[in-house]
Amino acid sequence: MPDPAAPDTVAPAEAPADAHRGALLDFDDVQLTYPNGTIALSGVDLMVRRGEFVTVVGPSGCGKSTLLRIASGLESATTGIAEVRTDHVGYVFQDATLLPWRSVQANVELLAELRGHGKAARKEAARKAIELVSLTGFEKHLPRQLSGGMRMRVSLARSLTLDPELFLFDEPFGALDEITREYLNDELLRLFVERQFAGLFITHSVSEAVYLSTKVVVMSGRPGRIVGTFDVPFDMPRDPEIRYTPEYAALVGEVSHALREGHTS
Ligand SMILES: Nc1ncnc2c1ncn2[C@@H]1O[C@H](COP(=O)(O)OP(=O)(O)OP(=O)(O)O)[C@@H](O)[C@H]1O
Repeated sequence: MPDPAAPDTVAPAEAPADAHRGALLDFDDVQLTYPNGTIALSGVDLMVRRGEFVTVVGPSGCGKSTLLRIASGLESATTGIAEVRTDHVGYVFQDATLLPWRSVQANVELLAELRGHGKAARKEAARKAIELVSLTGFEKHLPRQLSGGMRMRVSLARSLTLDPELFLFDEPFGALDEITREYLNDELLRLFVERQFAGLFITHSVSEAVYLSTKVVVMSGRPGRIVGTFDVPFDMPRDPEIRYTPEYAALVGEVSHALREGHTS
């Protein structure tokens, strides 16, 4: 029987097991050394849950792509634990990597085709994905007949056919002009709000990071380690006008400051 006179015990805010609950990507003290001796990452702890959109910013060569390569299974951590708790992983890279001889429809069907999905099922999945990225009507076009932004939307649609629970983005909009990039940021946010996947996004743009994310992670120069984590308090779906508010500018300033500090430390 508890002693009513005893002081209340203070429960820890979050028990360790709970802290990791729902994480689709869970990195614990991850370090990666390439075979030539380059230490790309050091002591990285990172978690992404369903419904979280985490963006990583950091100086060139700090190991951001390496982080995604581990998440996608292309590399293994040298030490530490890198867990991905879903088989439904989508990737979008800076280059749309479309097959030039295939139509939009055939490019979007490619991943489902490689997975052995039946013709009717992949046609329907492609139709839905093409609609989601607003490319209905362009199904018969070849990649060379599309703009850079449209090609990137085809690449997004191709990943969407597998209904990813964890979505990895390696600077997908880095090569696009500002207006197209902002437009695609809004498209991506719309998808995120609708699908509630776990997102891990890499960019060099602090403003893009703050606009897209529920959390921004700042990495130091190589070997990359996490030097700052910022929760983004703005509501989803995000109002594009938010970019012009003092709160947004203040957060962009804080993240930029951490980036500069991490670069020089
Ligand atoms: N296969 C490899 N073998 C050896 N070193 C590599 C390999 N891939 C990357 N590196 C090195 O590891 C470090 C991290 O590379 P990574 O591509 O992850 O950085 P990044 O932050 O994505 O760079 P950027 O922002 O310029 O794209 C760099 O110094 C890079 O030269």
